[in-house]
Amino acid sequence: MLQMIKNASVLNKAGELEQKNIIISEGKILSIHDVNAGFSLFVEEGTNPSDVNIEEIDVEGKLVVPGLIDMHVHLREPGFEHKETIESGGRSAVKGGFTTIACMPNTRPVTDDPETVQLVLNKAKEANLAKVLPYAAITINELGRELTDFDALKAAGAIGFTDDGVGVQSAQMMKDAMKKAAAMDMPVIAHCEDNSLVEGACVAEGAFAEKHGLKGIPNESEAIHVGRDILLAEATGVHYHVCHVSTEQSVRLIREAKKIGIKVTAEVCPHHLILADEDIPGLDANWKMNPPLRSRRDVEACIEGLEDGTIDIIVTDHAPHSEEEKAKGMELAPFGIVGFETAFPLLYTKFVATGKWSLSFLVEKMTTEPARVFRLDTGRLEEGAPADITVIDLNTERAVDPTEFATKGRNTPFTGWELKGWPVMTFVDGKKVYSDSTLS
Ligand SMILES: NC(=O)N[C@@H](CC(=O)O)C(=O)O
Ligand SMILES: [Zn+2]
Ligand SMILES: [Zn+2]
Repeated sequence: MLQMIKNASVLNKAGELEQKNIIISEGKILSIHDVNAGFSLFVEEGTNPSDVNIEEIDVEGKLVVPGLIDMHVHLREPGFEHKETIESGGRSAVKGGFTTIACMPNTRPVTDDPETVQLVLNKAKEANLAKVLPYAAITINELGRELTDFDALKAAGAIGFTDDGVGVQSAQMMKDAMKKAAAMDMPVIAHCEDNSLVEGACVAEGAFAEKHGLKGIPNESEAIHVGRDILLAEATGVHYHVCHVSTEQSVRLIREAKKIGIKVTAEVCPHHLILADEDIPGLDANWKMNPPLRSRRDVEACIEGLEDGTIDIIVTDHAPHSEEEKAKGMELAPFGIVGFETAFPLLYTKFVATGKWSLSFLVEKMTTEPARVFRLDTGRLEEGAPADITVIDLNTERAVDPTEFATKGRNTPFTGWELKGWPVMTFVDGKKVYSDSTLS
């Protein structure tokens, strides 16, 4: 049985929209052709086109892009199923247009042994929604004391090593990890944070912290690790990837490192491209995440870094927490906000609809670029590629309503924001895993 996504608006190499029909067969893109080209392009000679069993899905007027890729997410399973499960996280991902997601190991138990990697993969297979790529921890229990068994973790299916949630405090530990990862051709992904500079702080240093008498997280707490790790990456030759860049100083260090050929890549989250600490309305923990919202100047530096290629990709850092946990207030609530279901509409509305970015720039940062950085066989709308495809309505404006989220998390600062660019249909390996119920 074939499927045809009909009248798709797809971006061509020049970044212009063209109308195409996309034929899917056995989970792969069989052909992408002009809407007027007919079936003869792919039907075997002698076959009557009307005999071909084909399901037609008309997406006239909708944008069709490669399935979005999110290389930094928290699915919370095992251990924190009250916040999210691989199933609920998967539903949220595909509703947000994501077909591949890479999940962080700060679960309970920590994903620091092959069994837990396997468990994550099994649960993902059962859920059968987005493709789930597990990261494994750098250190046992993410405690920073002892390296995990990299070989066994890689063999079990881990795609990289990270202690996300905390920074690796010891430079020697990080160097050992990088040496080992480099020898195995695996990336090290770093949450950059020097604990000695942040103890007890919950928001960024600056006007908001002062106004509310809160201890502030300084920019150097992130950038010190970025600088240290760049030097260690230079020494070891590892592919070093910086998590959720949020400061002007980090952007500067990464830019310089790239210039001299050090193998560093970086990611940024939508909230760090859109919100500054001055936007935080009050002591509401839905605005609390790590790294914190920084100054407007940092936001501008992150945007510039993304625009000039210093920052390679956009990730959500989807970090669901329960309402009870978030109700504890700014100082006591856990760090993190959900991200899957608002990421594309936020970025489309704020940067593309305003004319600051081209549509293809945004799409590349969420598809081809993550595929390039992490060497994935997806993120492209091409004949022969996996049929991971996202259909997006660029016109309908709708307010963010957390009660409608598929994620268990309601922790977002974007409630009520009027946005355009909502994903309406998502395919993973040719299987329709999400369809907007209001779609006509
Ligand atoms: N980003 C966050 O604020 N929180 C993440 C941890 C992390 O990404 O460092 C979490 O696991 O909740
Ligand atoms: Zn982190
Ligand atoms: Zn994270």
